Amino acid sequence: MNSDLVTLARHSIALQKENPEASGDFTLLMASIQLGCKFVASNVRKAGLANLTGLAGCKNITGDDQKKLDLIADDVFVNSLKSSGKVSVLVSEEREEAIIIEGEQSGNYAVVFDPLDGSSNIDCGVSIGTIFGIYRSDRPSYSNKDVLRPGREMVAAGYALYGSSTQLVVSYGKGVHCYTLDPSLGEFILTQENIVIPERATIYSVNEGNSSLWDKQTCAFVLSRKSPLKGRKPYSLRYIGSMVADIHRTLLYGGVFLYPRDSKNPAGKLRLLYECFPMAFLIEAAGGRATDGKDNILDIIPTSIHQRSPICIGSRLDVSELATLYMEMDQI
Ligand SMILES: O=P(O)(O)OC[C@H]1O[C@](O)(COP(=O)(O)O)[C@@H](O)[C@@H]1O
Ligand SMILES: [Mg+2]
Ligand SMILES: [Mg+2]
Repeated sequence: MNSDLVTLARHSIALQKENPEASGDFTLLMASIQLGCKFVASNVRKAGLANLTGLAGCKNITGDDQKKLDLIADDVFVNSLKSSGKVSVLVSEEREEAIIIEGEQSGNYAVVFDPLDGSSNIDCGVSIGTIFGIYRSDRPSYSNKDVLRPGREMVAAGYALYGSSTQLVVSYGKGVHCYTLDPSLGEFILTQENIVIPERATIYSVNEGNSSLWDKQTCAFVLSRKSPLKGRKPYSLRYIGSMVADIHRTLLYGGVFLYPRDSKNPAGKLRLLYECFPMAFLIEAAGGRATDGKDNILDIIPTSIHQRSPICIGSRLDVSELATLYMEMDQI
């Protein structure tokens, strides 16, 4: 056994020592996120046994069929975050309106989250996850405005991956760290510190079944990965269909993940606040890049909490090549 076990709590406290204003509130907030992830991980593990697979029989605000586990995960995170006493605004993929917490239970943070990402993979046991982003919100009156801010203003972001092990990947602004749940201890233990994404890698990840609906820039980009200029290796296609799992692979192995706009989804499919922003925050902190084709994802100012955005995210050089195509081909 590793004799120097560093838990997530110990690690985040050590990193905050550099910040003289740290009060311990953030550590308590992270404890409530960890608790939510452990609870959801345990439900995911027994989903087939405890009749937790399948549809709940309703749709969420963006029109997706809600699964039983979507609703359980949403409930778990809302309760855990509320009872931390550190949050004033909560935005969940599964709720039409933001939850505003005032009075004694309220705190100085706003949290946006996708309680269960990759729901279409639940019933076949493929990796799924949770995504979250955290803003500070020290205003006297709390409202949606606390989260309608660029992703760059987040103070931390991360995701949990419920795969062959449960991993929590977090950035507190500088660096990206991975913690793995030790089921015997019930603790997230630091397993990778300061992850750096390769600046290029020969993997592309996209739902290519939509290619007949793509714009010319995306078509040209994907073709250039599959049939590169002489002397360069063709890229491999990897697509799981759970953003968390596809981004986790991209973070560790490099390459590029795209969910472009298409003629069916002109604004893209993935949600800006609780899917694109947290992932862009992490990938940038690891040295990568994220764009909607025109702007850096983290610079977009959202106007509504469930807003969608196209996204191309991953290795810096690969993403830059798509951004260049958008610039050049828009002028043709
Ligand atoms: O099935 P598609 O259209 O390829 O979409 C896959 C994408 O949709 C999502 O499943 C959407 O997330 P939710 O399950 O949270 O709605 C992403 O995780 C994934 O990247
Ligand atoms: Mg999702
Ligand atoms: Mg979801």
